[in-house]
Amino acid sequence: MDLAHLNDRGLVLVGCGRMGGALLRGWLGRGLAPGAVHVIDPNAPGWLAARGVKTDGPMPTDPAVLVLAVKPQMMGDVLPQLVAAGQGGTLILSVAAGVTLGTYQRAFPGAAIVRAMPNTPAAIGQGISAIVGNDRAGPAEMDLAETLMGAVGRVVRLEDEAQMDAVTAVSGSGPAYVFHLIETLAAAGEAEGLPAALALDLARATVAGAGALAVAEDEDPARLREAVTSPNGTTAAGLVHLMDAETGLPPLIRRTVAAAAARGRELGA
Ligand SMILES: NC(=O)C1=CN([C@@H]2O[C@H](COP(=O)(O)OP(=O)(O)OC[C@H]3O[C@@H](n4cnc5c(N)ncnc54)[C@H](O)[C@@H]3O)[C@@H](O)[C@H]2O)C=CC1
Ligand SMILES: O=C(O)[C@@H]1CCC=N1
Repeated sequence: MDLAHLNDRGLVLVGCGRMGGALLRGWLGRGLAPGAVHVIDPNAPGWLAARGVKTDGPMPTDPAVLVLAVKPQMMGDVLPQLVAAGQGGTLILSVAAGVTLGTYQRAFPGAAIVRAMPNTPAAIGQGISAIVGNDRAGPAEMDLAETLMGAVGRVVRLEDEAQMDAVTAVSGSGPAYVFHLIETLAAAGEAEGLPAALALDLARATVAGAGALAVAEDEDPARLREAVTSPNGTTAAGLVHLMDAETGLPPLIRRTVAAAAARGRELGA
């Protein structure tokens, strides 16, 4: 959906790093005028000014949306400086891990607030974001948040904010786990005698192809795994190790996701 309807009141983006930048590129591609965007970031990237995005001058006091995309640890410093922009009918939209709706409500009493958890495939329009709002975020505000996050990929809505730390641990952090799978698969190929560049090429293309197949087939991934696995063949020999209930991927991923979710809860405390 087009975002040109935001151009009158405009959008303020606080933090234009990897995630804020990916979102902004998506929004500009959906009709948000560069001149309607005000970015607050001490390290604002050079492309903003080149595109006509405002990076200095007075901040709009009544923007349509105030987007928070700084690190969670920065939020305590940043929020008090933004209170003036979060009055009236401004939608507060945060992508920060951990920081709760309650924290934002204390900074912006009475405001509609939506937490979103995107992931870095947003940079190529293939992210997935989960969103959850406070009780002031009605259907119009949730739809606007969904439209904004939908500019960089799919959007799912959560029933309960308590799910957000698990979402963060699965899909927010998840791309890092997948990139590490590529790294380790390539390293294992090298250990079996392949040249490094070939091993990396094979690992990267395999993860990309398998991911695309998992989406295209829309089938239980266990069936897709079984389709690779010939009885007494090579895959079966490998999966004995990968699927070991004590030493394989299941307990490792369980620990990984649990630790990430626990860190999300710590950041929000
Ligand atoms: N990178 C990721 O995979 C994901 C990140 N997030 C969330 O997005 C938020 C931003 O993360 P990244 O973009 O990865 O970090 P980043 O470090 O790339 O970007 C943060 C930006 O904030 C700016 N900044 C620092 N202090 C500031 C201040 N006082 N006022 C305004 N801007 C300030 C920095 O200059 C930087 O450009 C975090 O809260 C993170 O939890 C959410 C989902 C995924
Ligand atoms: O590592 C982090 O805290 C952020 C949130 C999800 C992905 N990156």
